[in-house]
Amino acid sequence: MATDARPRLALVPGEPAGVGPELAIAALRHAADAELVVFGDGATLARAAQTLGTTASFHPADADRKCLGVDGLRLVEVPNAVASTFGTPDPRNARSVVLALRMAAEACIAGEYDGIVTGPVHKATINAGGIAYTGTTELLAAHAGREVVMMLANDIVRVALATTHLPLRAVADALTAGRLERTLRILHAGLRGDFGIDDPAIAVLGLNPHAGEDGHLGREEIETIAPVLARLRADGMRLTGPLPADTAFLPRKLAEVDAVLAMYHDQGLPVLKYSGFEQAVNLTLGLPYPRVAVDHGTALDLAGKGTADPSSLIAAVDTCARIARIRRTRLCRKGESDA
Ligand SMILES: NC(=O)C1=CN([C@@H]2O[C@H](COP(=O)(O)OP(=O)(O)OC[C@H]3O[C@@H](n4cnc5c(N)ncnc54)[C@H](O)[C@@H]3O)[C@@H](O)[C@H]2O)C=CC1
Ligand SMILES: NCC(=O)COP(=O)(O)O
Repeated sequence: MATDARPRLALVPGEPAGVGPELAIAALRHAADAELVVFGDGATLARAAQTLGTTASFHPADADRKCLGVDGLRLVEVPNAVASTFGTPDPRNARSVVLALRMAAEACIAGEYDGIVTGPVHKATINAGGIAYTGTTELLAAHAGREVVMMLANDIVRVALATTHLPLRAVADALTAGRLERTLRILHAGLRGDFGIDDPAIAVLGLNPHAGEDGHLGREEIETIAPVLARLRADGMRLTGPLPADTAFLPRKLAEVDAVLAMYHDQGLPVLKYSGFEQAVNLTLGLPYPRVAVDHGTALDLAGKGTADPSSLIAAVDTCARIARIRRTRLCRKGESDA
């Protein structure tokens, strides 16, 4: 990307029967500081546009950009197997949903795009379609061969997760010292690199009630979490914890930190979503390119009605564009200092 060019982002709407396609149309109409190219099924997007009382005519992504008018939406066609019905996901379309994500990831790694913005997918439908899938975070991590961290953020709080889409029964076993240390290092680097926080303060939650109550309510805090924090503090990281999760999100405590690391999905995300559902976004830290998603799901109850709120997808576009610019500036500076 040239230093003055707008970031070029791949926008993947997600499950065709959900609200993703209509939110993608709304995001394309938003004046973003980015060039957006949709990876998805053109017919679905055209029907989604109708639900918003508008039309969408797409140009192939490799068309001469100078020919595009303001309505010249750009598309990498990833056709669905069957026409989708809003509100009713069809497992036969699982392959194209996942293919669109993979193609966008491939294009980023090839340097053709500066980042990926994703709408919601329906995890159960992808699995019903015969594709083992726990989340796009995990899919992109495996594709890039990187360990990553999921972090959701709004103006009030940033919440990262030490484990993501795991049954609760498996969480304690997954919380090894190695995993926790790598998670904190990726989170720390992401806050520094993508958010410009030079010396981030991170609050780390315990796993058990009252952070284990000195070992009387569980020993993970004593045996795993505290030793990792001690090691990383010795490396200079500003970490508090392990903290009792029930009070760690009090506003005066949040004011002292840049992010909270929760041990599992539903320890951290309900607080984040309660504090501001509409503008929150979901980031994947640790990938070679920025990936930002909506914080919400497919909202099948609203799909095709044109009433779903596009704020999270618009915030995701803006966040991804901002991070793409930060990364580009860093690369340019590095190039200059290496020269
Ligand atoms: N980024 C992603 O791909 C995510 C995908 N999901 C998937 O979505 C599916 C459905 O998940 P649910 O738990 O039902 O959560 P959901 O977020 O789809 O719906 C929960 C509630 O929030 C409302 N809602 C969601 N998005 C909205 C929007 N943009 N505007 C207004 N209201 C909105 C819905 O109408 C519903 O009442 C699941 O398969 C889940 O795995 C869930 C979270 C994130
Ligand atoms: N709750 C967040 C979520 O499910 C989104 O995960 P992912 O599909 O972005 O990995």
